[in-house]
Amino acid sequence: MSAECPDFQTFMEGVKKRNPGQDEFVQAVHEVSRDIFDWIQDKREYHEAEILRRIAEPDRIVSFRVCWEDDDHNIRVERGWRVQNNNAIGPYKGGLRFHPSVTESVLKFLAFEQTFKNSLTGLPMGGGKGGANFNPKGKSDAEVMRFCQSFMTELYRHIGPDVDVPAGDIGVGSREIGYLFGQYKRITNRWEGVLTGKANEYGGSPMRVEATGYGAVHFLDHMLKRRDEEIEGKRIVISGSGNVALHAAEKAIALGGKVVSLSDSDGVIHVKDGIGAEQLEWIKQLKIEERGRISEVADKYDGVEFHEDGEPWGIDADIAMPCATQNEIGPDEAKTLVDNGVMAVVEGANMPTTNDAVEVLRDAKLLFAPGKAANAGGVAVSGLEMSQNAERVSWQREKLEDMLADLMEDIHGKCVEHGECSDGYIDYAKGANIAGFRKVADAMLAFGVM
Ligand SMILES: NC(=O)C1=CN([C@@H]2O[C@H](COP(=O)(O)OP(=O)(O)OC[C@H]3O[C@@H](n4cnc5c(N)ncnc54)[C@H](OP(=O)(O)O)[C@@H]3O)[C@@H](O)[C@H]2O)C=CC1
Ligand SMILES: O=C(O)CCC(=O)C(=O)O
Repeated sequence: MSAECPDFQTFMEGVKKRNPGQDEFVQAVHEVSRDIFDWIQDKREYHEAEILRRIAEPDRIVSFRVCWEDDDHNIRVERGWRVQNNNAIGPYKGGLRFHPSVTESVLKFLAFEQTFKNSLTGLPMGGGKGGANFNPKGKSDAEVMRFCQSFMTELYRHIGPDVDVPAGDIGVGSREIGYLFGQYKRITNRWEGVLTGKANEYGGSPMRVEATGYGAVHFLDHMLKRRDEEIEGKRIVISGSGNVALHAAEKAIALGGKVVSLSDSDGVIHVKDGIGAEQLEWIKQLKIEERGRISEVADKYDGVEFHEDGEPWGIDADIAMPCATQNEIGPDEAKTLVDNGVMAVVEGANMPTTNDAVEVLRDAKLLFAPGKAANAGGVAVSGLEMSQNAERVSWQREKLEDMLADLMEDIHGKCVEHGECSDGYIDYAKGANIAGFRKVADAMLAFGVM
């Protein structure tokens, strides 16, 4: 029995020592643990069972070679991974990321975060994440297909509808999920709900595409309503122009918000009067179907400025929604947001705000919605896709839209319950960490030491 409760610094030194060079993973563990440490001070059972230390050690990591042939018949070699972090409350669940910046550290941080996020949804899903350092950008459909088939030829033996259910993330959309699912089906000769984010024609769920972005805006709506505010008329800066960013923009515009920016890795567009609904449709076509660049919006429309290599955080706004990737907002960007009078930061992406930047926002008492709560709508609808596949049914869009809205309200409520401070400020990050941790930890206690 290790009844001695180490202090937070000692715990983090151990995490750093065991994970050398894995900065993103250490950052994510730090963010969760600082809240959990305070909360479990008087909860001896969690210390004795070393629960936090165990959740911060993935159940397993599979790493594998992925070979594929490009259109010029060159053999390419990439590295793929699946990180199965924790399956205490359900099969491992979480997306696949294809991006040159993918490393084991990035996937470990994402799988760790996913464990708490999935717990917050209230659905029976454990946490996992995977991907490869493959860059789909600029590749032909045939090249992407060959890569996906090669990737699944190894991954298939580690996943299954009751084992581990991957989905999309950066660089993995419906095209990639189609190739991956087709290869799984071919190898195993089984049609089963082993991936989510499938197209509606072959077992996908209505609303999955929209769920992450829409869900984040639902969360924002609840935060604002607690302060007698509303989305209508608010200027919103959004980063990214992928699945999450575009659907967050769509929902925000539908609720009367004024979305004044979108971005990609080339730069940012600034639309002073706000992006119109029709304009957004054109942008969705450009980004999702044609795989174009955000700069092309400025070529097409008057009143749209493009700033190469720019970021949206200096643009005048009431609300900021980072929806691209991790560590987009550091302390300087956070100070800019505070100085500009931004009232809320809602993370559509995973860990887009550094720990130091979160401190700046907390100190200024801004509303801050952490990704594990605000972007949980995506994985929640994935959970509903798993249920539909298991039952061999397909639910109507309206039903799923209502279920998503209810799930986001519930997640918001859990954050408030565990995050309310003595002065009335809601520390949503703390609330999400405690609520997400508790369910996983109690399940682990029930299983004994393993
Ligand atoms: N899809 C989902 O359902 C969910 C996604 N998330 C998170 O949301 C975020 C966005 O994911 P999603 O929209 O699906 O991904 P997409 O691949 O659809 O879009 C990603 C967007 O972010 C930009 N981007 C990616 N990496 C970088 C980078 N290093 N620097 C600058 N811009 C970058 C891309 O620009 P470019 O095209 O130039 O690379 C693109 O505009 C990620 O953090 C993801 O983990 C969270 C929950 C669920
Ligand atoms: O839908 C899923 O399973 C994955 C979603 C995801 O990757 C995420 O929530 O970050």
